[in-house]
Amino acid sequence: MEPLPELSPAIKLDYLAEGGANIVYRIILPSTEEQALEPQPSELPYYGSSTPPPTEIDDINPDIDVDINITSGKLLRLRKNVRYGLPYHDTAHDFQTQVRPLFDDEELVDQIMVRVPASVIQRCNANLHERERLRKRPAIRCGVYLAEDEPLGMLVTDMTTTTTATTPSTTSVAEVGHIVELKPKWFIQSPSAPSKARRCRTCALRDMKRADSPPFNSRSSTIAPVVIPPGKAQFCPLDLTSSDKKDMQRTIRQIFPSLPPERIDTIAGALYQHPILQKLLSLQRIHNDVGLNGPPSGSKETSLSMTLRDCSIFLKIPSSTHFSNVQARIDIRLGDLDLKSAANGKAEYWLNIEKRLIDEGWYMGTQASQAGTEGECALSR
Ligand SMILES: O=P(O)(O)O[C@@H]1[C@@H](OP(=O)(O)O)[C@H](OP(=O)(O)O)[C@H](O)[C@H](OP(=O)(O)O)[C@H]1OP(=O)(O)O
Ligand SMILES: Nc1ncnc2c1ncn2[C@@H]1O[C@H](COP(=O)(O)OP(=O)(O)OP(=O)(O)O)[C@@H](O)[C@H]1O
Repeated sequence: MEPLPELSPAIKLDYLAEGGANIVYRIILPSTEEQALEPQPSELPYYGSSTPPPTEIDDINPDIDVDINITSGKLLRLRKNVRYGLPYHDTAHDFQTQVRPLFDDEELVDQIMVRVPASVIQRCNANLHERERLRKRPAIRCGVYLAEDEPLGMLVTDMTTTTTATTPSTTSVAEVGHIVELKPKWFIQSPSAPSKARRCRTCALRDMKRADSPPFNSRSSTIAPVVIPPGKAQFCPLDLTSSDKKDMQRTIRQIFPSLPPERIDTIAGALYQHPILQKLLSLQRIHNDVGLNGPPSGSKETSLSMTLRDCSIFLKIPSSTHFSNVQARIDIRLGDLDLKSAANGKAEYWLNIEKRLIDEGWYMGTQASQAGTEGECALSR
């Protein structure tokens, strides 16, 4: 096996966004530095609460000697120190052996492993503390930092608005447009849900989590309209694979309520019956060892099934001023397909969720708080 490329300790990074388990950074090459410091014309509100605007990491030597052929058009994804996290070495192995074979190259956000000097991680962590002090980190992500014992990082296809085409001598902005990201979640009902369920797995769990969380549980017996936390849009995944285009349009409007109608149409038109959604649907059908019907808890098959139900779909939309047929040029890829680990209590957590959804009536929509969400799920219409 070839040795992995190593990033320079002097690499300059720019915090872009984070999820529960990873943080994603822009890589600033000397010639792109000026441009990268400017907020890009992305649809930032669409990222939700976990994606504040880019901010520079200070105090880094700009003497960059990273291989720009490797980092060009890529973001750097680094692992957080979280309970369910696996070392990237295992994540990369699982991805290559179990996830990648399921997809074609153009369907996926690519992943390349690189070595990351410990000093880079330490600097990023210092910057995260500083961001917290300045309230520039999403509140729900505070207190968790990068794993300092993780020697690897992941270069992932940059799906953000501006792709920089970089050659050793020149840098140019190749394309400016918009990025849209959404989590499609469960396209099919859980195999252990009651047969007459009025909520799919995603809608049932959303109702349950909402009632569990403080702002909602105090009024769980009312049918008052519910306030949706940013980034947790209320939509039914079954509508994303519906044969009725109107379902797709309504769903995209629900996910991105502040978008102008023409952009809703563009996104809905691009996604409607898109082969990637159909592929994900059929993969979820094949890998359906979930709910109470899964194999023994902790099996790799359940991990794959759950991974296919928690990935993200990215749409990179070119600017309409540059291209006449925008829809045809939208790049749609799946990301965040790291194989989940069922270890450290996760398998039990999944089982427990399913038991609660069944036993407490969330699938049937019989909880008092669910009166307010009737009609949201395709199964309740
Ligand atoms: O439990 P779910 O279905 O709500 O999904 C969790 C996600 O919540 P969301 O659907 O985005 O509200 C959750 O997303 P957030 O961190 O809440 O943005 C994670 O993706 C979590 O997976 P992991 O523990 O990081 O491996 C996800 O957990 P699992 O897919 O492992 O159950
Ligand atoms: N390839 C990409 N191009 C553009 N933005 C990206 C890319 N990958 C991730 N991001 C941004 O970074 C955020 C966090 O990344 P990622 O999904 O890898 O985190 P995570 O911790 O694995 O998420 P989760 O909470 O779902 O487990 C994403 O929500 C997205 O906004």
